Amino acid sequence: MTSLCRVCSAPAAQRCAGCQQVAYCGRDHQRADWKAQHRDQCRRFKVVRNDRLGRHLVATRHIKQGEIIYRDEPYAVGPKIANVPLCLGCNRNLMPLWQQQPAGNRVDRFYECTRCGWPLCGASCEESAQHKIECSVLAASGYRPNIRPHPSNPEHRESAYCVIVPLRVLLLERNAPERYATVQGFESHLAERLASPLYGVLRSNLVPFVRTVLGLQQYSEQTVLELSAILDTNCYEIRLPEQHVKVRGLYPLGAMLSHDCRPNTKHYFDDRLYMVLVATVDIPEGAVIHASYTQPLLGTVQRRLALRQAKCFDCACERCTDPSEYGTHASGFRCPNCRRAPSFVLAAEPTNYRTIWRCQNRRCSYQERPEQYVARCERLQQELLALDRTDPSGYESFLTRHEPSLHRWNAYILQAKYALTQLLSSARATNGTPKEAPIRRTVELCRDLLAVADRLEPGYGTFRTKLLLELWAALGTLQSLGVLSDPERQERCTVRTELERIAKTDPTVDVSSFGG
Ligand SMILES: C[S@@+](CC[C@H](N)C(=O)[O-])C[C@H]1O[C@@H](n2cnc3c(N)ncnc32)[C@H](O)[C@@H]1O
Repeated sequence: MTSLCRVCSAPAAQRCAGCQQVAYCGRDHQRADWKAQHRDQCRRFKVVRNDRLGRHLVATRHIKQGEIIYRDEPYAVGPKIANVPLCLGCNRNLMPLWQQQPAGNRVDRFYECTRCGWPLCGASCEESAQHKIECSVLAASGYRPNIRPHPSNPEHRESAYCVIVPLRVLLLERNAPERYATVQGFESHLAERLASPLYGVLRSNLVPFVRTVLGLQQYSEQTVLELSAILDTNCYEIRLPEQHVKVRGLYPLGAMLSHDCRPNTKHYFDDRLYMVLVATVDIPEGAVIHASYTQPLLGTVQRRLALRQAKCFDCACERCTDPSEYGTHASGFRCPNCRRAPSFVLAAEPTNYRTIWRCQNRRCSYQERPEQYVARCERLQQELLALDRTDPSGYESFLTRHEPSLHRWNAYILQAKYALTQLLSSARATNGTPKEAPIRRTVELCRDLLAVADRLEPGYGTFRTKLLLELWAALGTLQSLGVLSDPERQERCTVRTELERIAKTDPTVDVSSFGG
């Protein structure tokens, strides 16, 4: 079929080289359209649909590692279903701000909006665009939330916040009807979610809150619950620890992004809370562009259960279908019968929750039933959770106890190793003159974990970047102690070069400390 020029509808022989999605009769019309609109619309991807993923993004041209794929403006940002007290104007958690006040000046309430009474961080946030829209509805309801500081429990969550993001989306119907209509088309998995206890609670709390307390009778119970389910299926967590922000956001392109346990993108949130999607590896034309909705350091059973529970699907990606998970054996353990020639026990059918776990040595008959495997995982999980999170020695003894019977890259071993790098790094920051041995241990752990990250989240992935930063800092400390060897100096240069490359399109990587 002949393409038509997007500007004058004449036959068009020339396509936009960026997205290959629009055609022009010549350079003049292409230039004019670029200035008028295409600059903002030119995309490296398109939204398509298939039976396995539903709607998802596919690259319409080769996308280079580190390239920004899109910046997505949020449709709504705000608290989770239950949230610690936060400012409805700027999204910042209020407890840290409250604690920053001198003890004698602290009152037992947060600043409250003079119109609606909901807590804010100060008078200026009453005028924030985000809060102004909802404020009149909240004020007119006459409902005043009783949200106070909990000094003895700063993590105390308030369930009154469950109404805020749904309200912000419902108000789009008045203020941005095309956005509201788009949200109505998002995946919800409502039927499945309705069977969960959470939706029972939302039916008896959120629905009357919206319809009766806020007086928004035009929205039926079904509409409110569907909206909640849309939010649960599509929202991203926005974490900006330095600004004390931990909220959720609904993004129109984010809502089209599929999951893969070995993602080819990462995202961060800019200062306007736009979601910026970055390619962590080269993505060839025609390939699916995906993110990870879960954690890399979980075994297949735990990742798949988390995805089923939170996002209502059974992942069948390459990592999930590969019993060895790209050779990491993250879900496996050593066969107790094969002591002389070690062999691993892996899932016979990794995407079947009821799979048998079998020794890979054909001459060995060892196997475990799914419930035995789950019990084994639960014991390890409980043991990890019980460790003192300030004491590296507990994690070291966990590793000594379990590494021989698991695998050095088993998920629980990896979690302990990563926790250990974090502990050793904070100890380095607080304990005066650093000692060489724990720093060398950090370097060793980072190298080991980086080899895992190369397989599970390769390229410029978030986990790998954190490890590179950790390794860079640890090697820097060895340098300041005067004990850095020549190969380590070379390694530090390589790490620095890679981090500088990553930082070009990822402002969350702080290269300001890269002087030395
Ligand atoms: C953020 S939405 C993505 C867009 C969605 N596919 C749609 O058509 O609206 C998340 C939902 O997409 C589906 N999905 C995403 N990744 C998937 C995957 N790897 N396998 C199966 N379903 C997936 C699931 O239904 C999930 O709850």
